[in-house]
Amino acid sequence: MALVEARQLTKVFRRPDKPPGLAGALRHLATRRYVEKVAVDHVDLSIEAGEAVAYVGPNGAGKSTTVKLLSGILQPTSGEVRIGGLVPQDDRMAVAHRIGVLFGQRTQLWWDLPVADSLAVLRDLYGVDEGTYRKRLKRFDEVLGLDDLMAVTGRKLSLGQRMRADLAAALVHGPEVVYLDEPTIGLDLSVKDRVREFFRELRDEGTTVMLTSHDLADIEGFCRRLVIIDEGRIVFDGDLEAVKDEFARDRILHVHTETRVDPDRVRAVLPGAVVAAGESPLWHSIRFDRFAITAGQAVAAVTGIAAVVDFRIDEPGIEDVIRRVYSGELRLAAETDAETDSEPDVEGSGEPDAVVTAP
Ligand SMILES: Nc1ncnc2c1ncn2[C@@H]1O[C@H](COP(=O)(O)OP(=O)(O)OP(=O)(O)O)[C@@H](O)[C@H]1O
Repeated sequence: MALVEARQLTKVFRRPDKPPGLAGALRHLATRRYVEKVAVDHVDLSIEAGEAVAYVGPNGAGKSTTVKLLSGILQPTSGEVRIGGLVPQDDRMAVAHRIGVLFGQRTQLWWDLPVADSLAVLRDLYGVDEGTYRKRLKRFDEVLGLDDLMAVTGRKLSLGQRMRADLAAALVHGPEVVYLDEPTIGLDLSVKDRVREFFRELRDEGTTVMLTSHDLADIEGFCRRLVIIDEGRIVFDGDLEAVKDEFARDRILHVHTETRVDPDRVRAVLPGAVVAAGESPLWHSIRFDRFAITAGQAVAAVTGIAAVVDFRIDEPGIEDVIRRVYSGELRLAAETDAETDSEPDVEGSGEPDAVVTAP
């Protein structure tokens, strides 16, 4: 069994449908109407020990709600979660020792206590021995510059300082599973780099990490697996590099030549490339499939036609793929099949095959 297991996990929020104003409030008292929001919709998710998983989706997709369900903060409407075989909603204390949660938008530090006291309370709550605690604090200080913050009360921390202290609070008990929900929001670039390095160390030590972020730089180079949620449903679950290879194949060479270049001559030597005018008559942009044409071949092709003054190459990014999934341009193969094919998939193993297709 995987370390983190969600089966058909569903959360429906119900909120009062109150017309505005006093009259509306009175009418609501009489009629009591509610609107329902399915925030997480029959999510199946298995995370093996030691995996680093990126969990991304547009605003309101259901990411934070999933994290709250997986950590036992919220009760599911239906479906279930197991962490190491335990149900977090039922075995709160046992599971709390095994997981760490960081919400970038919310603090778990005590507002009126200095950071040192907040961390000490957590140390005692989790029963961390003094030697281990000191070692962890030293490490947090090395990566997060924690010492400077220890005497500052929660309410006086800037956003970036608060995030660093909150990270320490989430990890003080050495959890084996860590959920990081927007962990670099509001951090300046140098702190972001340090925090990302820290995450890589955690992963390399075997900690299981689920990372939610709108900043895809948090994800690239850190998570091998990408899960995309949209409107509460998982629309993609697979290997991040494989997605890039499949759907972010193009590179663009922007090239500045000494004399004008006839685009047809470039097309003739680079079959399949798309040649367009650049920012000035002496600049061209050449889009090519990086698996069919190497960057060297593309540059050499232009050099054979005119002297090259300058060039740069734009690499494909996961941003572009994710943007296309969000916009509906790319969809899960399984979804497409379901719409066009009513036959059950008799051979299907039930495992997501990590395929996205253009509709
Ligand atoms: N306590 C709540 N009561 C009612 N609706 C809620 C509650 N919490 C979340 N929702 C709704 O559930 C949906 C999913 O919210 P959630 O916070 O999980 O999204 P998210 O993917 O984390 O979004 P973001 O990227 O903006 O943080 C949203 O429509 C949100 O308004």
